[in-house]
Amino acid sequence: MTANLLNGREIAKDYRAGLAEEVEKLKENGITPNLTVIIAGNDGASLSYVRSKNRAAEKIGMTSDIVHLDEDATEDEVLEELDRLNNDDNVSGILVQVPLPDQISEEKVLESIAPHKDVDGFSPVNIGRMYTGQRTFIPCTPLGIMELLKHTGSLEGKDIAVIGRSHIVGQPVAKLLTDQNATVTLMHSRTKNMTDKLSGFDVIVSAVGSPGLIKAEHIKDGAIVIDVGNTMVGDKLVGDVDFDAAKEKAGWITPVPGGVGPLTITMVLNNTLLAAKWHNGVE
Ligand SMILES: Nc1nc2c(c(=O)[nH]1)N[C@@H](CN(C=O)c1ccc(C(=O)N[C@@H](CCC(=O)O)C(=O)O)cc1)CN2
Repeated sequence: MTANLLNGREIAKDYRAGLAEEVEKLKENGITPNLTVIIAGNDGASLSYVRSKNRAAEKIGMTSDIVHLDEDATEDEVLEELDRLNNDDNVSGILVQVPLPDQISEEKVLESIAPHKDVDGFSPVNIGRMYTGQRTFIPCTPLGIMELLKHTGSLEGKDIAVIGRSHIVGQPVAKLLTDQNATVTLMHSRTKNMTDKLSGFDVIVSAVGSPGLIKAEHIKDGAIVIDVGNTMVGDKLVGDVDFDAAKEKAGWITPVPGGVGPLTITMVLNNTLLAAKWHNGVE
């Protein structure tokens, strides 16, 4: 069996076309969504993600700005920028690219983003809103994974292994999958005999960053495999899954690159559009 490919680039392209139409309608009513991204430092991968978000926003008709601070920027500088952006009515959505340099507390920064502009959904207020089922911004990678999974059919009753317990991916995606009536097992670095257990699951979502972690023998015939890993090995970007072998066993599989990543950026745009609508009482 060769798996069906969940082509993130294609799915993202269709989704962004829908967003572009909605942006157009908002602009006809005098509302232009703006995404502003703060980045501190010069990490190559982070800069590239930030530029991708900026370009993607402009491509669908939004405006977008990057606030680029030095590697040795202080926490106060970041907080001052956030205060300015929180109070700027032209800014719909703000996100702070993580990781931040060591001298800056991520916790302090994330709790200083105005919740109604926090399009990453990382602030404690929005995390709380998500867990209590209130209207909020859902973190972009989990939301992107859910969009990909829509293409595979219903998740009701499925047994799902989520590997990785980060606040950005593992924990929120476990919550969203549970909301779809799946039975979710959250695995992590202290899970005993983890890969041996995986063959019992209908869906595997791996967000570890450990190339080659998941091999074909760990995958149940026909299972859905979502690879959130993004690790550079030499000059190649690879996921957690041994893709070439796994695709002969799985029913559906995401590639890396071109799987979850493009959906993450798409969901930043989705959330920025929502922010612009909500600020203007459109929905
Ligand atoms: N504030 C945030 N910081 C970070 C987030 C986030 O959601 N918000 N997530 C990651 C990085 N990230 C977005 O910021 C991100 C990672 C990867 C991709 C992506 O499209 N990857 C491509 C490959 C890109 C390449 O070729 O280099 C793919 O998988 O196809 C997008 C966004 C941590 N920080």
